[in-house]
Amino acid sequence: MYGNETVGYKTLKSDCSEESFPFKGAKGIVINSRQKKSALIVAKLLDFLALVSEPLEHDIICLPHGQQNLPQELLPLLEQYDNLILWFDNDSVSWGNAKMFTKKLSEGRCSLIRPLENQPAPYICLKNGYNIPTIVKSAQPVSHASIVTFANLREDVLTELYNSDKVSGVKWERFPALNGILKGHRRGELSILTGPTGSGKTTFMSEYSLDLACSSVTTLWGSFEIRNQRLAKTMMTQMFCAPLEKNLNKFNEWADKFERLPIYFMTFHGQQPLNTVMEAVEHATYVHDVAHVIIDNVQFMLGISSSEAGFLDRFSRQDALIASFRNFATTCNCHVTLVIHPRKERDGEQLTPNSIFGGAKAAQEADNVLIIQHKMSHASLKLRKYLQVAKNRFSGDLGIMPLEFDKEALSFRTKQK
Ligand SMILES: Nc1ncnc2c1ncn2[C@@H]1O[C@H](COP(=O)(O)OP(=O)(O)OP(=O)(O)O)[C@@H](O)[C@H]1O
Repeated sequence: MYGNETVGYKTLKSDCSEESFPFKGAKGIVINSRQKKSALIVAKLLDFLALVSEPLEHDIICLPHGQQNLPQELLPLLEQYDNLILWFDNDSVSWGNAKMFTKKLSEGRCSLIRPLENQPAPYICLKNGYNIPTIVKSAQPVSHASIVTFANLREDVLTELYNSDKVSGVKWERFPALNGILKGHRRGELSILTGPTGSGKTTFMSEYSLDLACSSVTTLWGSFEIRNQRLAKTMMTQMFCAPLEKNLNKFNEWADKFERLPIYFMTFHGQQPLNTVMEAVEHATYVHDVAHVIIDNVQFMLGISSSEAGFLDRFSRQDALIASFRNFATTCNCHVTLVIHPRKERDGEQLTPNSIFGGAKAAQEADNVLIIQHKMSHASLKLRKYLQVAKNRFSGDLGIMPLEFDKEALSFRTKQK
C-alpha cells in the first residue's frame, strides 16, 4: 500500500521464499494498521504474519524489498510514527542492515531488536513459543552520538560475541574457499584487487559481485574501463553458466532474472574527476542502500598509467582517491572494492601487497588485499592461476583459492566434486 492505494504486492511461496512485484519499483509497504503512533518494521512477509496475530500496541509493517533496500519514497509514509522498531533476522549482516536503515529513518525515533539467540526473527519466535510482546519491549534505542561510552557499545560487543562462531558476512555460493579465509563479505570494509594485465581481474570481480548480488548485496558498479553492456553481458553469461550467444532463445528468461538483481551501474567511462564520482556514489548509496561499490579500475578513472610522467602527481591523486573511498566505506558503512593495477610486472615474479600501483598507502588503508597470481605448474607445464588473500584485517587468516577458468561460462566458480 502507499496511503490508501495498492501499488504492488508480495507473494509467499510454499518454500517460504518471497517476491515483490514490481521487482525494483515497488514503493509501498505491507501494513497491518492499528492506528498507532508506533510501528514494528520487519523485512519478511512471514515475520509480518507472525506479528499480526500478536497482541501488540504497534502498527505492523513489512518492507517491499526486505533488507535489500529501503526506498526513499517510503520515508514520508513513515513520518506519522513517533517510534519505529526494526526487527530483522538474528545475524550480524541483518544487524548491519537494520542499523543502516535507522540512519535513513532518523535514528532518534528508532529502536532495534538485538540479534541474540533468544531473540530470533518473529516467525521463529512464534514457532518456538517465545513471548513476542516481551521481546518487543526489550528493543533498544539506536545511539547516534559522535562519542560513545562502553555502555553504548556493550550490546554491540555482545552481538559480535554471539555471532562470532558464524561466518560474519555474506557468504559466496561460488567461492566456498573465500568464506573460509575472509569469513564473508562485510559492510564498511575496503578491499583491493590487483593482478597482472589481462589476468582476469574484471572477469573475476564481475562473478564475485554477481554472487553477492544474488544474496541481496545491493551493488554499484563503476566500470571505467569497459562499457556497461559488456560487463552486463559477462555477468549474465556467468549467471547463466554457458554462452548466451549459443542460447539466444533463453535471453529474455535470463534477462528477466538478471534484472531482478540489486545491481546498479554508473554511467561514467574513462577518466573522471574524483568529486563527480564520489558524489554519484554517495547519492546512490543513500537512495538505493548500496552495500558494495566497485571501482574498476582506479588508474582508468584517474586517467593515469604507469608510464605517465610526473609520478608524484599520479601517486598523490591515487592517494586522494583511496583516502576518499576509505572514508566513505567507514562513514557510510558500505564495502568498497578498488581494482588497481600492479606497479611493475616482472615475468615470473609473484606480486605482493607492495606491488600495488601507488605503493604503501593502498595496502595500508585496505582491510583486504586480493591478488590474482600466476604460477607455472612444473608437472603439467601449464600456467595456473590462483587468488591470494594477502591481507585480511578482520580475522588475519591468509590463504589461496585456485582459479580454474571456464571459458564458455566466463566463470571461476569452484566445481562441485
Ligand atoms: N584464467 C583465464 N584464462 C583465460 N582467459 C581468461 C582468464 N581470465 C580472464 N580471461 C579472459 O581474458 C580477457 C581479459 O580479462 P579481464 O578483462 O578480466 O582481465 P583484467 O585483468 O581485468 O585486464 P586489464 O589488466 O586490462 O584490466 C577476457 O577476455 C577474459 O574472458
